Parts: sequence; structure tokens; C-alpha cells
Amino acid sequence: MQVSSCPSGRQAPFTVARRALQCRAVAAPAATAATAGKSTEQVRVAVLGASGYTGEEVVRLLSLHPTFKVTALTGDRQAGKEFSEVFPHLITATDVPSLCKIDDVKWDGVDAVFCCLPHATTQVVVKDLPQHIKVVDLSADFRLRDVNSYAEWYGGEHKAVELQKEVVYGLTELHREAVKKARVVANPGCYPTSVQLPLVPLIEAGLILTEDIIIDAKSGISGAGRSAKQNLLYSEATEGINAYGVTKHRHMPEIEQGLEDAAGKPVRISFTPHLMPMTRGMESSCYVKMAPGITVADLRTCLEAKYKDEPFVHLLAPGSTHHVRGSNYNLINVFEDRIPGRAIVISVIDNLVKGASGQAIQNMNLLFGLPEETALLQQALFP
Ligand SMILES: NC(=O)C1=CN([C@@H]2O[C@H](COP(=O)(O)OP(=O)(O)OC[C@H]3O[C@@H](n4cnc5c(N)ncnc54)[C@H](OP(=O)(O)O)[C@@H]3O)[C@@H](O)[C@H]2O)C=CC1
Ligand SMILES: CC(=O)N[C@@H](CCC(=O)OP(=O)(O)O)C(=O)O
Repeated sequence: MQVSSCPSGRQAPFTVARRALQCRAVAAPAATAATAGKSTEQVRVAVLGASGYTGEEVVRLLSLHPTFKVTALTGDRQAGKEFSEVFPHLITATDVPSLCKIDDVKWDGVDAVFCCLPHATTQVVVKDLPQHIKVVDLSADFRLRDVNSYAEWYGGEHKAVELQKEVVYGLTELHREAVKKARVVANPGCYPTSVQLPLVPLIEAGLILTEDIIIDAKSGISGAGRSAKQNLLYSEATEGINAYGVTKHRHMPEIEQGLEDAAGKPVRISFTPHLMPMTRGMESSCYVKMAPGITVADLRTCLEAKYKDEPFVHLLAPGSTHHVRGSNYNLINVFEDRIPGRAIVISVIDNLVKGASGQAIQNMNLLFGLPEETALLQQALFP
């Protein structure tokens, strides 16, 4: 099967084109932001749920953003506190407002909202935001197009059915053009990001079969958020690996929605997530069956062609969470299985960055006409 005109074979490291893209992004002037049709120097940003892990990560990454200025931060139990009291490590984030309750935010002083609230809480908040505000929602509340599916997997009726119809699912590399035109973006879940980025192009190209996809995924503990839970106690999470949500994790319908769009037919996956004794990082090992006559070189050629100009997605050995820690990168690798006709696709991200806050900023940059990479080109922290 003809899959691409790109050279196949070895993993391609950075290309000249990518380097040029990255340099351009760093030099981008702040005055290019456009909001509600008018040019503006700064975009005023509210982070809802800023006392949680993803909210903190948005503020940390925005400390290097030339255009987005934080003008409101909310917390629930932590409301009333200085942000620096809750997160003393953010040395330069001293000019940000203190944490307030959502009801106390002055919305006419806000152009953009990063919504980092728990799911179910989010729908009611986002639905009532003034129309001039652009929103990237990090929760799962708007990710499933089918509100009945939402009710089934999240255990409650959808509370913003009309708004759901206009929301764009923002897996940036795959939905960039739709994101640019959106007002409200549903930021993908961390597991769905790590799985869809490698598998969607392979399914679209007809290179892998959709009948027999097995995903063995692992997440760092920060994936569960900052609030106290018994299974997250050091004594119960360290020195062990815990499979959870077996056969019923709520990221399954989200992954299937993306793979079904790519396949044009129903897809059922086998997906098992594991809680790993590490703070950050996510690794998804995807076991797939190749279409007749297809080789691993074809899979690699397809992914190289798809992502050759993308700043954040790279085909690179060997696929360790150490290589993406604190960064917005997704590293993918493809191996030939010992069982003939099968391949193993490994994908790693940082759950809090490409899996949440980094991708949210990537999407928000697009909503305001900014270079997508703005404030996101940090390399991974290693070791
Ligand atoms: N952690 C991750 O890796 C990822 C998380 N997500 C999603 O992002 C969202 C945020 O996750 P995360 O940051 O980890 O969660 P956290 O538990 O760390 O933070 C939740 C935040 O929401 C606030 N909050 C909680 N309940 C309410 C409420 N009833 N009203 C108003 N504010 C409230 C908390 O305030 P306070 O602490 O002051 O009480 C806190 O600021 C969730 O929907 C999560 O599923 C998505 C991808 C990855
Ligand atoms: C380790 C851990 O508990 N991870 C979370 C996923 C985090 C994420 O992306 O979740 P949302 O869909 O809620 O946004 C979980 O499995 O529920």
C-alpha cells in the first residue's frame, strides 16, 4: 500500500523546518493578539481552579507568555489566600491577584478563561460566562459530543446541552482549524491525548485494524489532582503499581470518539490505566494489528509525514516519561511485535503539560491568533 512520499525507516530528529518554526514563535510580537475582532496588546486571563495542579501549571507556563496577563485566579477551599502562599515555588508570579471565589470574578475585565475545575462543576460555570469570553475547559465536561454518553459515563445529566453543540474538541494537532474558529474548546484528557496522537493518523490511513486495539497506559499521581484521597497516600501509592478503572475508565468513550471519527465506523478498544509511583508523566503502550501487507516502516512513514512540521510531536526513541517531564512534547515510537502482523506504538507525554495545561495554552494561543507555540517551547527537565 502507498502511504506517503516521505522517506521511511529511521526515526527523524528535528528538521530545519521545525527549527525555523520555533525561532519564529519566540520572536512573535505581543501585539498580534486579536480579541473580538480588535487588536490588543494583552489578553486578560482568568484561571478558574488555580489552586489545583492544572491551574497552577497554567499560571507557571503563562509566566513566560508575552500576551496573556493573569487578572483573576479562583480557588474554593483556598479562596482568600495569596497565590504565592499556596504556590511559593512560583517566584515570579508575585504580580498575580489573590485567589477569590468564582462569584467574585469581574467578568468585564476578562477576555479568556482557563477552566481547571472538576468535571460536573464546570458545565454550570462555563454555560453562564459572558459571550465575549473565550474558554478552554480542561475538564471532561464538554469532550463527549453525545450528551447521553456523557450521562452514562459521568453518572449525571449534562447541564449545558445547548452549549455542548458549539464546543470544539481541541486535540490541537488534529483539530487546529476548528479550534481557531471556536469560542469554547474542550481540552482533551491526558490519556486520550497520548493515545489519539499516534493512532488517529494510522487509522485514517487504513494502516491498522480497528478491531483489536489494546492500550496499556500509565499515569503519574498528579493526574488525580491535588485533593486528598486515600489511594493517593504515599503509603498506598509508592512502591507499587495500581491498575484502576479496568473495563470502565471514563476516558474510553473519549478515545473511541476520536478513533471512530478517524475510522468512519464504530471502534471498541481495550484500555487499562495504571497509577504509577511517580509524580508526573504518562506512557501509553498501544498494541495494534496492521492491515494486510503493511509493515512497521509504513506506520513510521505515515507518522513522520503527519507530524514533520509539528513543533510538539516527534518520532523519537526510546519513549520515556523522563524525556517529556515539564514539557509540551509528545514522543512517539513504533516497534515491530514478535507476533507477525502486529506493532507496538509507544507514546509519552507529561500529563500536566501536553495532557492538560500546555495543550490548553496551545489552544488558547490559536483562539487569539497567536503562534501556537508561544510560551510552550521549554525542553524537558532531565533527569
Ligand atoms: N491532573 C491532570 O493531570 C489532569 C486533569 N485534568 C482535568 O482538569 C481539571 C482540574 O484538575 P486538577 O487541577 O488536577 O484538579 P485539582 O483537584 O488539583 O484542582 C481542582 C481545582 O478546582 C477547585 N474546585 C474544586 N471544587 C470546586 C467547586 N465546587 N467550586 C469551585 N472550585 C472548585 C479547587 O479549589 P480548592 O483546591 O481551593 O478547593 C482547585 O483549584 C479536572 O477536571 C481534571 O479532570 C485534565 C487533564 C489532566
Ligand atoms: C491518575 C489519575 O487518576 N488520572 C485521572 C485522569 C486525569 C485526566 O485527564 O482526567 P479528566 O478526564 O478528568 O480530565 C483519572 O484516571 O481519572
